[in-house]
Amino acid sequence: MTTTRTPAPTPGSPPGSPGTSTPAAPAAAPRPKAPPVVRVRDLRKRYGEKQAVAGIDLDIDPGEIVAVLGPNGAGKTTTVEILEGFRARDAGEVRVLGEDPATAGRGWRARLGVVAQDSRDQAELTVAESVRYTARYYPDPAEPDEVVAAVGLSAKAGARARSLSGGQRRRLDVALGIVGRPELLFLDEPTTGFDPQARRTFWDLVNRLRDGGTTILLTTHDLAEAAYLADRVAVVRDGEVVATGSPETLGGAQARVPQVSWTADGVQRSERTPAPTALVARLAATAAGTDGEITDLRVSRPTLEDVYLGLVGHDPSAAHRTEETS
Ligand SMILES: Nc1ncnc2c1ncn2[C@@H]1O[C@H](COP(=O)(O)OP(=O)(O)OP(=O)(O)O)[C@@H](O)[C@H]1O
Repeated sequence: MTTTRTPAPTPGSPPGSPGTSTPAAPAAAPRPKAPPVVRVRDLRKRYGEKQAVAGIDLDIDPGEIVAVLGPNGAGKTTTVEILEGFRARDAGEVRVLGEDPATAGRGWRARLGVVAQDSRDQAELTVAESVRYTARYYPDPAEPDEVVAAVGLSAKAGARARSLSGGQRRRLDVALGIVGRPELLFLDEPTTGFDPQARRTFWDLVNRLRDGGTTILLTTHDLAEAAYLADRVAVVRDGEVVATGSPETLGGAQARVPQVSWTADGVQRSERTPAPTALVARLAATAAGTDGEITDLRVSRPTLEDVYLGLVGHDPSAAHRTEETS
């Protein structure tokens, strides 16, 4: 990440020329916003007849975790590979760490970390050897043993990569992706095959990387992962970004209306309402004549998964059929 240093004032030399009155200090100018780490405008890529990427716009600010979500074939991998400099684009403007990936050199590449879907470890090397070997490609790598510990593989440091379980191999992939201390880290479905505990440990690691200033572009089909990690999500469908926002606000208020469900006269009912408390009070008043309980009462807000499914064309009413109260 680019850090801007402001020259320290020279001791004993206040502002203003000697012998002149010192002008009043100007009001502090607003700090200029740091340029985005990733800037994409109208990105396009076609494979034969297939328009895989059809005009994507995306900005990622320094220190952000942005999750790119979308169904299979939406164009996520193609987009990420263009940002990584591994694939040529047909059209559009792309800046990654201030450079065009199509022409950027080795120095630029050393500032990126890539955890791709396909494992790239050296099967015959041990975990520790593999991380040490990869570290040599970077000008300012992290301490390899610390990286092995950070991904929870210390106990396997002497094991050959080919002997690791699927989840352990994935952790090794992550170790190889971060050992160069990247400014921008691409994580492509990083926790596929992780058990729940390993997944949570990995999320903690990603949060620590973000706290250390690493900017992260995450692609995942795991909506819980996106909700937990991402500052912002971008939903891609048919090669275009159809929505961006925080996991809490994506889709806008309309997509976030709470749902009250209950059972009355043996029939399951539900209603979406922006005022669930009032509805529950109404139901409680009705139930007061019986035993006072509202059977199977549940108040829920749409999850990120519900909102996502609505955005990519799945009919949410199939899952949450709304009925009017009688
Ligand atoms: N090398 C290629 N040659 C031809 N078509 C391709 C190629 N790579 C991808 N495609 C097509 O482009 C479209 C976008 O693919 P892409 O891999 O970018 O999607 P994705 O969103 O990453 O999907 P997934 O979630 O399955 O990884 C798909 O229809 C895919 O079949």
